[in-house]
Amino acid sequence: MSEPLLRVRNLVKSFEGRRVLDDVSFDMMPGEVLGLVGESGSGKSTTARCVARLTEPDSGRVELGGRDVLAAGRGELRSLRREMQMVFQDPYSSLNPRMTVAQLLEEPLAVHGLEPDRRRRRERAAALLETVSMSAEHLDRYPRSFSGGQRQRIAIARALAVEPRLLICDEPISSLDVSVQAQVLNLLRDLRLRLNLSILFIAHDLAVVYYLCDRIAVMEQGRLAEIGTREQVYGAPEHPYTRSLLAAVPIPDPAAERARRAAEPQY
Ligand SMILES: Nc1ncnc2c1ncn2[C@@H]1O[C@H](COP(=O)(O)OP(=O)(O)OP(=O)(O)O)[C@@H](O)[C@H]1O
Repeated sequence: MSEPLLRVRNLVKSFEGRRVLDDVSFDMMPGEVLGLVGESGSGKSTTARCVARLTEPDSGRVELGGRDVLAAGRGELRSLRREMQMVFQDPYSSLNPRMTVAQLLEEPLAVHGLEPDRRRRRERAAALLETVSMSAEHLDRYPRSFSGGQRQRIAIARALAVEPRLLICDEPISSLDVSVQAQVLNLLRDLRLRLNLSILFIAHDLAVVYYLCDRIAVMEQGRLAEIGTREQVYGAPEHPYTRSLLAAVPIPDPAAERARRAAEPQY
């Protein structure tokens, strides 16, 4: 049995005296996709931001590949950030509008010293675009000329530039048109298999999480109410809160839907 890639222990965070994370612990294995679901304000984004240390938790521990993220100094944190990249909800604000696609994709390679040669950097940028099913012809265009779905592909390509082991996706399809949500979701599913990526995937939409994730963690008011395989959580949710969340969504798998209905309390 291999070691977890990510180990999160007892995360606590308060804002203005109000506790928004209360003893959050979970592991992620290499190549695993973990869905983090829960109502708005339950602490999903704060959990993700603490893992990436974009927000400092009050206490707790985060280890990536056995390295202590919260104790890391500048240099160490930079190297850890190379291994975990974030993709945010809004591809309209996450890409610098003054940079071309080539610049957006080459910058992380330069910052992390991965490709000193300019020409080779451009070749890698072109290859990254192809990885997200976009043509290298787009390299010299600016973000404004792309649709939301294309922008999110560019943001994903940028995150992949440094060859991370963990991708933290905070509602990456929520701001997109329904018609392109499935394309971006399929892309993530495809990338995870091709690159053996671990993905921490935050979403409201439980059907989406069911489609993409191996395991599911359910947050309620800053705590992890439940965590298990998607079959466990959808088929036989243990926690009343999970049952109430699931009651509201159709599940695109008849067997899981039957199991869920059978597990519902009878009145
Ligand atoms: N920087 C901050 N300052 C003050 N309060 C904050 C800050 N960031 C988050 N919060 C509060 O912490 C709580 C948890 O927020 P968080 O964004 O983690 O929830 P979420 O589950 O991701 O919600 P959503 O699905 O709406 O994004 C919320 O009540 C939010 O208002």
